[in-house]
Amino acid sequence: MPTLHGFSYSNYYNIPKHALLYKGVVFSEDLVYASAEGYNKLSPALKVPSLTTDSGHHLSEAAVLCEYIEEAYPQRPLFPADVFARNKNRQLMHMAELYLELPNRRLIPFSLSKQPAPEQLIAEVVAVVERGINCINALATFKPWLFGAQFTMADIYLYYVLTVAEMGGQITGVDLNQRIAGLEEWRSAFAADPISQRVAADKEANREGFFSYIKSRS
Ligand SMILES: N[C@@H](CCC(=O)N[C@@H](CS)C(=O)NCC(=O)O)C(=O)O
Repeated sequence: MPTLHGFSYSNYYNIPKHALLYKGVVFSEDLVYASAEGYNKLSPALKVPSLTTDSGHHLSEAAVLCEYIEEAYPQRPLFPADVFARNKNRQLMHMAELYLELPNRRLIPFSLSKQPAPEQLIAEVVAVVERGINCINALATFKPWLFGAQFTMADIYLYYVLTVAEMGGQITGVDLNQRIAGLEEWRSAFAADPISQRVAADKEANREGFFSYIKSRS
C-alpha cells in the first residue's frame, strides 16, 4: 500500500490525496510536517507532500506524484488519452503553480501574522498573478471541467492552488472569480463532490495541529 506523507492543511498535500481517492487507491496517510527529523530522506527539498510507493521508493513534488499516480494506477484516468490534450493539461498545471500558487505563497506569512505586506511585494505578486489569470482564461473552458467533459488532473491541481491564490487575493485585492469567467461555478461544482468534502473535512481536522506546529516554530 502506498503511503502519502504530509499534513491535511497543506494544499499541495491535498492534490495527490484527491487523485488517490478519485482512483479508489487504498493508501495510508502519515501525518508529518516538513521539518520533522529524517524527512529529508523522503523529500530532499523538505517539502510536503511525498509518497512512499508499494515497493518502498520515495517520491516528492506534487506534480510528480500526480504523474506517478496516473501511471501506477491507470484506472479512472485523470489525464486525457490524446497526447496533445494530455500535455495541454500539464501546461495548465504548471502555469497554475508558477503564476498563481507561487507568487501568492509569498504572502502567506502576512496572511497568517495579519501584518501588512510591503507594497513592493504586493506589486510583484500582482504582476505575476496577472500572467496566471491570462493563462487560465486562455486555456480553460469550464464546460463543465477545465478542459470540457473529462474531469482531469488539471482540475484537481488548480482547485487546490486556488486555496493559496485566494488567501493572497485577500491581501492584493485581486478577485479571481471576477477575472476568470466560469471559475466560481466550476469551483462550486468541485467543492460539492464527496471527495472534495472528505479532503476539506480532513483539512479542518488538522487546523489546530497545523497552527500549533507553526506556533512552535516561531
Ligand atoms: N514544489 C513543492 C511545493 C510543496 C510545498 O510548498 N509544500 C509546503 C506545504 S503546503 C511545505 O512543505 N512547506 C514547508 C517549508 O517550506 O518548509 C511541491 O510541488 O510539492
